[in-house]
Amino acid sequence: MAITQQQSGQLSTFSSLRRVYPFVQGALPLLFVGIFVSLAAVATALTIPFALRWLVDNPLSTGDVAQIVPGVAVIFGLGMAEVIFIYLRRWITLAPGVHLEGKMRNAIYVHLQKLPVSFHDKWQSGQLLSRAMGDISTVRRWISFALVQLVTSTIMLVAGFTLLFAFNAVLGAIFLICSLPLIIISLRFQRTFTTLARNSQDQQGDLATSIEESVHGIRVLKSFGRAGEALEEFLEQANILRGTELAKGKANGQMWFWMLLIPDLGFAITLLIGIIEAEQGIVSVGTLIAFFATAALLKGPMQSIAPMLSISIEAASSLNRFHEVMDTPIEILEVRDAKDVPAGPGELVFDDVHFRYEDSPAHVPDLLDGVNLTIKPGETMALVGLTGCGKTSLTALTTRLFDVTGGRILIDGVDIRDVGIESLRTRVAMAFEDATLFSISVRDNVLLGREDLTNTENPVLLAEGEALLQESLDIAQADFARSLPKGVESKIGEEGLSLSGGQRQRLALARAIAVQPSILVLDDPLSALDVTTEAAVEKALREVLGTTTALIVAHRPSTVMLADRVALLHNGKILDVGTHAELLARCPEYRNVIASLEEEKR
Ligand SMILES: Nc1ncnc2c1ncn2[C@@H]1O[C@H](COP(=O)(O)OP(=O)(O)OP(=O)(O)O)[C@@H](O)[C@H]1O
Repeated sequence: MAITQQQSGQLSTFSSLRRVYPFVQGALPLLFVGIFVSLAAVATALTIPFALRWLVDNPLSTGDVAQIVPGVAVIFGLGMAEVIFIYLRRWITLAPGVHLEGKMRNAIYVHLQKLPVSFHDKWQSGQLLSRAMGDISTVRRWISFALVQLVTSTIMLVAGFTLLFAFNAVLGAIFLICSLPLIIISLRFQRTFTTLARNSQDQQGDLATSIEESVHGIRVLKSFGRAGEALEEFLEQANILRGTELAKGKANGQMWFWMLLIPDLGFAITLLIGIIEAEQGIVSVGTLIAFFATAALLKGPMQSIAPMLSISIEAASSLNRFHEVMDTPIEILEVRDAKDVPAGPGELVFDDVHFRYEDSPAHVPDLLDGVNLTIKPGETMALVGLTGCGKTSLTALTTRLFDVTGGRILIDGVDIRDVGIESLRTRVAMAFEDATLFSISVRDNVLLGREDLTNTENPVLLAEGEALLQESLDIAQADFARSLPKGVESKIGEEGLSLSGGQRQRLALARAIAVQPSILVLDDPLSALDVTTEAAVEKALREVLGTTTALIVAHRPSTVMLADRVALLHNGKILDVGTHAELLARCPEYRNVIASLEEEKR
C-alpha cells in the first residue's frame, strides 16, 4: 500500500514537533541542564569580545606589558571554559535522546502488538520497520543535537545582536538588515524541504518493504526465474529515492550557499562602514574589534540555522509518520474491567454471526451472513466449504483477530467480547496452515503460549514445562526436533525457514497443543504433511481431542474423518451439520465439496 500523507501530514512543523513531549517528558530536567550548559558556553563566548576590547583599548594602546599577559590568560581561560561547556552539553544531551528513542520504540512496538490484524493486512512491513527504526532515530538526533543547538543559537543571536547594538547602533542595524534575507530564505527552504523529507522517508519505507519481500520470497523468485524483474523493480524504487535525496541535497546546498554568503556580505558591508567610522573617530578601535569579534561569533549560529532547520523538518516528518501508526485506533478493545473467561467445559457457539472485511464493497453481501453453529464440549467439528467461502475468516473470529460485525460468539455462554483478550487467547488456541515460527529455540517456540511455565525460577513449574514440551512434540509427531544439532534448544532460522513446511506445521501444532486450551481451532494445520505422518498426528490428536473442543478447517477428506461432526459453510451460512456419512447421504452440496477436495488432493 502506498502510504498517503494523512491528517498529521498537514500539521505545521512546530505542531508536529510538539507531539514529542510525552516521550521526552521524563528526560526534560536533563535536557534543560543541557540547554543551560550550552547557554553557559554562549555566555562565555560572548564575554571574549569584551576582554578583547579591554585588551586593545587599554594595555595594547598604552603598551602596559604587565597587563597584557593576564589579559591574554583571561581570554585563553574563557576559550577553554567554552570548549569544556560544549563538551559537557554534548555529553549531557545524549541521555535524553536515548531515553526518548527507547520510549518511542517501546510504545510503537506495544501499539503494533495491539493493532488488529486488519491493520497489518493493509500496512507494508517495510513501512512499519522504517517508522520504528529510522524515523525514531531521526527524532533522537533532533532532541539530542538540533533542539539544544536551535535554542542556544536563537538565544545567542538575540543576545549577540543586543551586544552589537550596544557596541554601535548604526553598525548593529546595518548588520541586522543585511541578515534579514536569511529569514525569507529559511521559510522558502522549509516549504520545499518538508515535502522532500516526507517523500524520502516514505520511499525509504517502500524500499525496505521491497527488500523484505524479496528476501522473504527469495525461493519463489528464484524458482520462477523472477530475480531479474525483482532487481529491476528494486532499482526503480532505489532510483526514485536517489532522485529525492539528490533534490534534498540540492535544496540543502542552495540553503547553505545563502547561509554562508549573506552573513559574509553583511560582515563585509559593516566592516567597510566600521572602518570609515573608526577613521573619523566615531568608534574606538577596541569597540570595532569587539563588534566584529561578536559578529564573527554570530556567524556560527546563523549558519547553523540551515542544518538545524533541515533536521527539525525531518524530525517533524518522522514524528508524523510515527503518529500515523500510533493514532490508528485499536479496534479490538476490551470492555472496562474485563473478567477472565469463566472456567467451563468449553462449549463454542456461533450465534447469528455476521462478518465482512472493511474494504469489501457495499453491494457484496456479508462474507459470513448469519452463521449458527454449536460445538459441544469435547466435540471435534470439522468445517468444510468451497475455497474462499470464509472458513479461515470464521476461525479468526474465535480469538478476536477480527471482531464479528453482527451476532455473537459465546464460550460457555459468555460473549467473547465481554472477557479479557489475553484470557480468551489462553482458553482458545489456534494453529494455522501458514505456520509462523520465531527466531528462537524450538523449546521457546513450542512453549510460546506458556509464559507461566517458562518465565519462572520455580523448578516444579520448569519441570512441568519440560514434560509438556515433550508431550506436545510427541502428539504433533515433531520428533525431528530432538535430532536437531542442539535438540530442542536449537535456534530456528528466521521464521523457521530452515525447516520443511511439514516440520514447521508440526511445531506450530505442538505450540497450540502446549497451551492446553479448552478450545482448539486448527486451520488446516496438516496440509504439508505426507499421508503417513498425517495419520500418525491424527491418531495422537484424537487422544488430546477427547477432552478438548475442536474446530478444524478441513481441506482433505482424511481430516474430515477425524471429526465427530462436520459443518458445511455455504454462501455465508452453515448449510448442514452432521457426521460425514450423514452429510454424504443427504447433502448434495457436501458431496460436491468432498468431490472438489478429493480432486485437489489428486
Ligand atoms: N484480510 C482480508 N481482507 C479482505 N478480504 C479478505 C481478507 N482475508 C480474506 N479475505 C477474503 O475473504 C474471502 C474468504 O477468505 P477465507 O480465507 O476466509 O476463505 P477460506 O474459505 O478459508 O478459503 P480457502 O479454503 O481457500 O483457505 C476471500 O474472498 C478472501 O479474498
